[in-house]
Amino acid sequence: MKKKDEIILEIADVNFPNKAYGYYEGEKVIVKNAVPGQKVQAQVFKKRGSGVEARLQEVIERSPMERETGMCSHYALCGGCTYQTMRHEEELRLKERQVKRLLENAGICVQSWEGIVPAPSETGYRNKCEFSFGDEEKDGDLALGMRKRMSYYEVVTLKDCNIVDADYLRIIEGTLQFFQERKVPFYHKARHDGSLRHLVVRKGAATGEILINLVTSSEVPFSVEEFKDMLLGLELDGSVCGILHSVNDGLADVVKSDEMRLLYGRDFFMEKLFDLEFKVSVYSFFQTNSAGAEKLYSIVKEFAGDVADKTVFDLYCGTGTIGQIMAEAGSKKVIGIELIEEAVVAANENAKRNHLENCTFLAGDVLKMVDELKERPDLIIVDPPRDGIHPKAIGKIIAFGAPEIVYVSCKPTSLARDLEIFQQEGYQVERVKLMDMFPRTVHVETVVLLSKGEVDSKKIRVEFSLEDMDMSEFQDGATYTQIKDYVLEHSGLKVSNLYISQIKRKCGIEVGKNYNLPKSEDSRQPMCPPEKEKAIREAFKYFGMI
Ligand SMILES: C[S@@+](CC[C@H](N)C(=O)[O-])C[C@H]1O[C@@H](n2cnc3c(N)ncnc32)[C@H](O)[C@@H]1O
Repeated sequence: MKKKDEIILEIADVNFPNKAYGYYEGEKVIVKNAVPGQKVQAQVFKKRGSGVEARLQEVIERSPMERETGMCSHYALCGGCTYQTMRHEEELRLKERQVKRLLENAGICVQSWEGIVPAPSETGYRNKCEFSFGDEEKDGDLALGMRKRMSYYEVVTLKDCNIVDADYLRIIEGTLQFFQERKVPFYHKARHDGSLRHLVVRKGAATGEILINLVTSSEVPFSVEEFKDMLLGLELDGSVCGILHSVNDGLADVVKSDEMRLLYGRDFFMEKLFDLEFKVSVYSFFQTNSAGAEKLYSIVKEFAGDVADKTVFDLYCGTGTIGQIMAEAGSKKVIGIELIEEAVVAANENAKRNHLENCTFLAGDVLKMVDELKERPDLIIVDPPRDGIHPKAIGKIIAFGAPEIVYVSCKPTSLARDLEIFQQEGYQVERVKLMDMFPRTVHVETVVLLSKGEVDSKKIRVEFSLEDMDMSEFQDGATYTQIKDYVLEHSGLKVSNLYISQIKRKCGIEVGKNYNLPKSEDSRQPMCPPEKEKAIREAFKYFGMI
């Protein structure tokens, strides 16, 4: 097999998140966006020591795992829902298998696997969508929706997306017509010109309140007042509670704002979960499937057990949802920490609104803020962002010695990496339950209950030479697995322990005296290539090792 070869193969399975694979002439080939059981034609585009990757060209035979009906009309093009064609029960089985495999491969010893909870609804479940402006096709009409698969500029205008409700589609239609009539260009990422970047729509599932945020560059060749009036004139099931215009001239393709103007109403919407009310401000995190969030938080409640009279830390708390649910369940005290200041302001307001006086939410980085906490927690709940918990923060969390920790994760790969450390440091992985928060996409939430098991030293006898080990793993910085994951995620490169130890030595980081050195003087070792060295150094920087 060589680059550009067109091959036909059967897909065996999918590793998280979207690494479908099969075998061709005995070699493993990764074909993104394929479904197990499909026979596909694919073109090889990457062939390295680490494996072969091929681009899906055509599905020759459908899979028994696929559904006959219920797909949206965009599924072949849209980069949004990778598992769009899969029957729901198969999707659930697949997600469970993926997480199980990841944890097993990381050596995580799970006492009780408790399956996967389906989302209350497979469709129309999103309460937030970030739509992109772009080209329908190269130099084609202005489009507004999701990016096409494997494409940087081309966007599929959503007409019948089935994970949002009809109001989102009406807002897309009205917005697109408004800008097409005025011939307003989208912001071109490579040329750094043009205006329209994103349209963010959030809608409270329980309240029907809609918050709309238009993100443009500072080039604004249209009247924002007219835009606002157009939105207010749309016939919607919900009601628009706020319209914002944000300006972002940054190079990164992310929704953020250098400057934000309120065009109408307010800069937040209200949502209800159980019988609690939440104010969600424009840039605050809130679970994007409200009905699913209730299911997710029910698992957290179940794993937390009886919290009466317990002090609970809610780390990475967003607008304070989990902490307030714990407070309502009778916790003596709840302390939440969250990086985004406006989310913390909302969390404290939410607690007041819900008459919960024993909650305090603090703004700052968990890594630093935990040093300030004087209380001893009986229970710690962590719900970190996709990259997981910073390794140094894990050390500090463990140092509290809480008998139980509930870990809520939106990315199984970072979860597996972090659990390795909790397990090494004496926590047992008691219970694992999955929640299918985002049907039809590759994503899945995992809730884990960790408990502080007592390690009986008499039962453990390990023989090893300290000189053959890299003990720095157990001191500061990150483990080899964490560095490998980081490098793979941020540069797409696979690096070996050997390369990492070589760069550690170059950077003057302690490595076991003989660790990964050649066993004799005349034996040769491969040397880390410059691009991998650069990527490894970046990981060292991220983990604060250099
Ligand atoms: C997955 S969300 C969970 C939020 C909340 N628990 C919920 O269920 O709505 C992760 C949150 O962590 C916050 N965050 C990210 N990095 C952080 C850090 N280093 N310290 C504190 N919070 C952080 C994000 O802003 C986000 O609100």
